[in-house]
Amino acid sequence: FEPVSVGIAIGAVSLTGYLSYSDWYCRFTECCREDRPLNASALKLDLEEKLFGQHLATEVILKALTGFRNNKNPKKPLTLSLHGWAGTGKNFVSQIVAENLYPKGLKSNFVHLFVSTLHFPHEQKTKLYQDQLQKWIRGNVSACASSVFIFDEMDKLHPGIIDAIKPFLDYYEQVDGISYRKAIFIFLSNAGGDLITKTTLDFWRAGRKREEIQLKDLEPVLSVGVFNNKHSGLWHSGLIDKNLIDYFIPFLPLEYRHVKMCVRAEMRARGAAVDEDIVTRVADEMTFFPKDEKIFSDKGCKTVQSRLDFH
Ligand SMILES: Nc1ncnc2c1ncn2[C@@H]1O[C@H](COP(=O)(O)OP(=O)(O)OP(=O)(O)O)[C@@H](O)[C@H]1O
Repeated sequence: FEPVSVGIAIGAVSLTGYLSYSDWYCRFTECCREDRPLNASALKLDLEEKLFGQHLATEVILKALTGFRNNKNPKKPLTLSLHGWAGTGKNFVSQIVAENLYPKGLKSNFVHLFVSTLHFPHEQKTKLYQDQLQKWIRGNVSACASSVFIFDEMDKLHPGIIDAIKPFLDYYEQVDGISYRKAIFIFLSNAGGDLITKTTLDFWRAGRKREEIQLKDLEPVLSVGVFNNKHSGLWHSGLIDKNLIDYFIPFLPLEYRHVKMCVRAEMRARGAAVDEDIVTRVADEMTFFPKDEKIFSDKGCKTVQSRLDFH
C-alpha cells in the first residue's frame, strides 16, 4: 500500500464517520451547529404565511438573518430592534426566528428570553443583574457561539442593564477570549409605536395602501423617536449613537382584516374548522382606534386567543 493514499483513505473514512456520528448524535440531543446555514426559503414561507400585515418586518428580518448567517466571518453580532404597538407580532416573530434557527425554538438551550419586569424587576438591584447577565451571556456564548438572546419590554429595562451587554454587541474580535460575533440579540419594545402608528394613519388617510409604506418612511422617525424617548431603554445607553443596532424593525398597527386573519389562524391551530360567523364576532369584540375612524386594533391580535375561548 502506498502510505499517502492509505492516509487519505483513513482520513476520509474518519471524517465521514465523524460527520455521520455528529448527525446521529444531534438527532438525539440538541446541538449548537453554528455553521449550519439558515434555510432561507423555510423562514420566508413561515413569515409570509404566519405573520399578518407586517410586510416591512418580513422583508427586513429575512434579509438580516440570511445575510448574517451566510456570512462566515461577521464583524459583530447581529442586533435587531423590533418596535411597535402591543400585539402586533414582535414576540411572535422572535418565536418564528428562534424556531428557524433551532428546532426547539424558545425552548432551545441556545435561545434565551429575558423579560424586563420578570427578570430585572428592581432598579436598586441593577448591579447584581448586570453581573448575572454578563456571566450568563459569557457562559452561553462560550458554549454556543450562535446563541440567541431576546430582550422583551426593552422600554422597561433600566439603561444600566443595557450598559452591561454593550461590550458584547460591539465590533471586538474577542472579549476576554470569547468571540460574540456569531451571536444574535433581539430587542423588543413598544417605544416608537406611536410614531409608526402616526405614519401608518397618514398613509391610510391619504388613501394609500399600507404595503406602500417603505422602511425609509419609518426608519428615521423611529431611530429619532426611540433615541429621544427617555423610557425606551435604548435611550442614553449609547447603543444607538454608537451604531450598535443593525436594524430598526417597525411593526405596523393591525387592522380589522388582520385581526380576522389571526382568529382564523388560531382556529386552524386548534384543529377546528374556520367558522366565518365566529371570526366576525371575535373581531367585532375587539376595540379599534382612532376614536372616529376606528382602523387599528388597540391590542393588535393579543386577546384573540382568549376571546375565542368564549365562542
Ligand atoms: N402580525 C401578526 N400576525 C399573526 N399573528 C399575530 C400578529 N401579531 C400578533 N399575533 C398573534 O397575537 C399573539 C400576541 O402577539 P405578540 O405577543 O407577538 O405581540 P407583541 O407585539 O409582542 O406585543 P407586546 O408589545 O404587548 O409584547 C401572538 O402570539 C400571535 O398569535
